[in-house]
Amino acid sequence: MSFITLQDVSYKYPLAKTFALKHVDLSFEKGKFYGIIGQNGAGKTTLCNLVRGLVPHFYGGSLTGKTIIDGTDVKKWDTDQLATQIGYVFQNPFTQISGVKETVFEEIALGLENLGIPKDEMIERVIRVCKLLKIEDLIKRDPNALSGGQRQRVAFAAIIAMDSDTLVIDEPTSQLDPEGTADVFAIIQLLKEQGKTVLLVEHKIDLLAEYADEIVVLEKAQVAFQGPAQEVLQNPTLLEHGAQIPQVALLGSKLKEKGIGLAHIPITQKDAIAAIEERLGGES
Ligand SMILES: Nc1ncnc2c1ncn2[C@@H]1O[C@H](COP(=O)(O)OP(=O)(O)OP(=O)(O)O)[C@@H](O)[C@H]1O
Repeated sequence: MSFITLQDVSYKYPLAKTFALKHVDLSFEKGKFYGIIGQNGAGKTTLCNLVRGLVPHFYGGSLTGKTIIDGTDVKKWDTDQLATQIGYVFQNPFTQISGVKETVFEEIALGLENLGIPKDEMIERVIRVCKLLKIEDLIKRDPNALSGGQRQRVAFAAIIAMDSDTLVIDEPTSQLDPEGTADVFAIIQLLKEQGKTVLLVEHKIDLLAEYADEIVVLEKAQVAFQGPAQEVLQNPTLLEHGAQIPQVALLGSKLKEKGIGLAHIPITQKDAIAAIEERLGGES
């Protein structure tokens, strides 16, 4: 059943001449992992802002159409209340860190304090997420003196500690090295296994292909493609719409063009190896 539904949604930021979202119809189901992709300025962050209630409550602007979150129109949601339902990891961790707390522990506990979580439970939750995100060694550090990658992990920890059912995550790996990126995807997979709904904006298409159930492609404020990851990410015409496809899918469609196609176009490395082995096995 759809948890978040957008029906003919159009949105313009205040004073903007062009739409940031235009006639968007989308539906997000509980427990699924959605990858949101598209070229710069396509509207991905705006979509996240809408689902988190920052559009229209914080940004203002003109919003038309219907955005229903858990049965209630976004215009009627109180943003604090929505924040407990939907956790938001921002694109820029410098925006997310409050700047008012002196230790990482306090920074992660801040949201829990606001929720009125009892102290013992709060301490237990903070320690648990610090272990999960491998930031125990940062717990006493000043969050304002951390590197971009460290701040990103702290921002992530603060949101996971809130234990919301839905997480909206905007390019969480942009400040991270490959090891940190792999850690973040492992955490997102864990959240998915816990039944959380995840909306992830991410440019690292090969990783999205491995983890996402569904893909939404935005182009110039509109939805260009949407559907199961396997279906959407094997489509080479995505490239003409400013989105990427996985390297192995590109290889698969080139082989198909040359008449030496695989049984299906793979989107992950594992899938590609299996399809190539099957093809070679069939020839011998
Ligand atoms: N606060 C704002 N005020 C006015 N216009 C904005 C604001 N934020 C974004 N926009 C405009 O809205 C459109 C969509 O921007 P958005 O940030 O949602 O795109 P995006 O797909 O997330 O891009 P990127 O990949 O670069 O982060 C762009 O034309 C952008 O210039």
